[in-house]
Amino acid sequence: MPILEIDWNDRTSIVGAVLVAYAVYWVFDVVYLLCFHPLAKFPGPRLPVITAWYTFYYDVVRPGRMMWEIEKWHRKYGPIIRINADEIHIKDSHFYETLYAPKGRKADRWARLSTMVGSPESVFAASDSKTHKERRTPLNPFFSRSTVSKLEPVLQEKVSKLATRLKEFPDPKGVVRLDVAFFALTQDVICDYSFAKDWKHLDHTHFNPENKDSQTESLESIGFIRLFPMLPIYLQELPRWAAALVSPAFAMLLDSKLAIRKEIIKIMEGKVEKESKSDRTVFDALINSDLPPEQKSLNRLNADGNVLIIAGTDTTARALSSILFYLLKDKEMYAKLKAALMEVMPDPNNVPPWVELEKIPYLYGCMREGLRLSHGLTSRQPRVSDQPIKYQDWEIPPNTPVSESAYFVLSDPEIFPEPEKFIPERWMGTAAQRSNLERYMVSWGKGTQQCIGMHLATAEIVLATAVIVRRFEMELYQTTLEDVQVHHDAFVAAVVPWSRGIRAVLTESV
Ligand code: HEM
Repeated sequence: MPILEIDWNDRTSIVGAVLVAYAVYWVFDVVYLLCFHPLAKFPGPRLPVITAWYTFYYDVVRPGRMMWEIEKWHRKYGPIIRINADEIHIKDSHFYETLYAPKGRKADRWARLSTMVGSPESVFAASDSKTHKERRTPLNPFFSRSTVSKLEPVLQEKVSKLATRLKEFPDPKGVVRLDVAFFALTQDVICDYSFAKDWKHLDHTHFNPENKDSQTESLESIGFIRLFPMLPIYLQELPRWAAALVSPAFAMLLDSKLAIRKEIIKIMEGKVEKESKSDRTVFDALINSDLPPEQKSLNRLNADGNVLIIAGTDTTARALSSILFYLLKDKEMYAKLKAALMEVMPDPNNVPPWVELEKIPYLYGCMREGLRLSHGLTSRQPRVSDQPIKYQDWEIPPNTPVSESAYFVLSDPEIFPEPEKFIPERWMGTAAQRSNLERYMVSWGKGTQQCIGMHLATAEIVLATAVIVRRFEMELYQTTLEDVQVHHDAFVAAVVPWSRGIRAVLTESV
């Protein structure tokens, strides 16, 4: 007698048969995932392996909290764990470099997640190493240390504008949102450098908080996007009114992508009215170079433009805001940095080049601690290798996405004792001690996909910190640790949702 007899004329019978077939498939799938899958032997919780709903809960329902679940699992299961059906996560600071900057094997981005940034033709979205190299090589010269030094006049002009604007800040109580002010600075800098265009966020009455908040808000959906990585690509095709229905922040982000496209078209058509002190911008040099035409298509350049503007803004602004927060929280530190700056900047309007400022040991320590504690990108960045990866006694099969979250390295108490504390002095030891710490300073990532903007970001951080601390006295205004500490992962580090920003009252200026 057949186990299941289907009456094809009876809808209930057909539905029943489909459900039974699905249940049988599910049971087989679970058995496969737990017992026969190439990752079956790896330790870790079993529920997230058999159902994506677990991840959905910690990525979407409790947005961005997955990183803390991963931390909890590591405490229970050890340094190497399977975090879902496909991915391995490692928590071992000494292995970070081997994973991300290996010798003799590939460490490609995982193609499934590379579309997450919504610009599939960008350098950030290039998964295989050949495509990545093709896209990255022409950009490299614009972000070297020496090129960033040539950009000094642009950086000095923007930082000086920030100081002037702070001095005349219109809020009657003198309360300024430093996070917004720094966001305006870093976005104006990268737009100038990219297109010789002044987007004038620094000229905005309150530094344009809507601009910052729209980017922050749109990144909050990243947990959902991690589960459906093609979504941003489809959503971008929506008309503006429909995008605004999805989310006003998302619509603003689309506006900014459109504005970037318009700038690139103007450069392509030779119709740029230069508003910059720099004589060479990223995009006019790329367009006028002898790159193959497919590298210079509007869509390709637009994709890199989007990534440069988004990647170059929030991370750097967050590092700056963190530095100011920790310095203002501890008045002695603020005074110590000011005293060091007085020596090299007796005239506050005569600002030395950033490479000179970076040599001030205490300022260097503040910059490193700000970068470390602001945590830049919190999203795990899986790498895929065509060969097995050896870790302790484990052999991870080829083509498995493996990640190590930079957050755990940057807060490893064995490397950075009392990791939650801002201690500039930890970067002021002997050359050997410093170089040991630098090895674990993974804020920029490691390997061929390491942050291209690290020298630019360093220059902005050093210059802006020096000018603000030298010229101003201020008090924190209703701002506490929860306004800076990482609360969840929104691709970039995100603070508590009820934060009202990093606010300060300006009390004195020179
Ligand atoms: C404090 C500031 C910054 C931090 C912490 C930071 C962090 C990072 C990290 C960790 C990566 C590597 C991601 C991976 O491993 O897959 C990265 C890549 C990247 N960053 Fe940054 N970044 C910062 C500033 C900037 C700036 C100012 C720019 C602007 C030029 C920029 C542009 C990029 C680009 C284009 C990539 C992709 C590089 C590639 O795929 O080859 N970043 N960033």
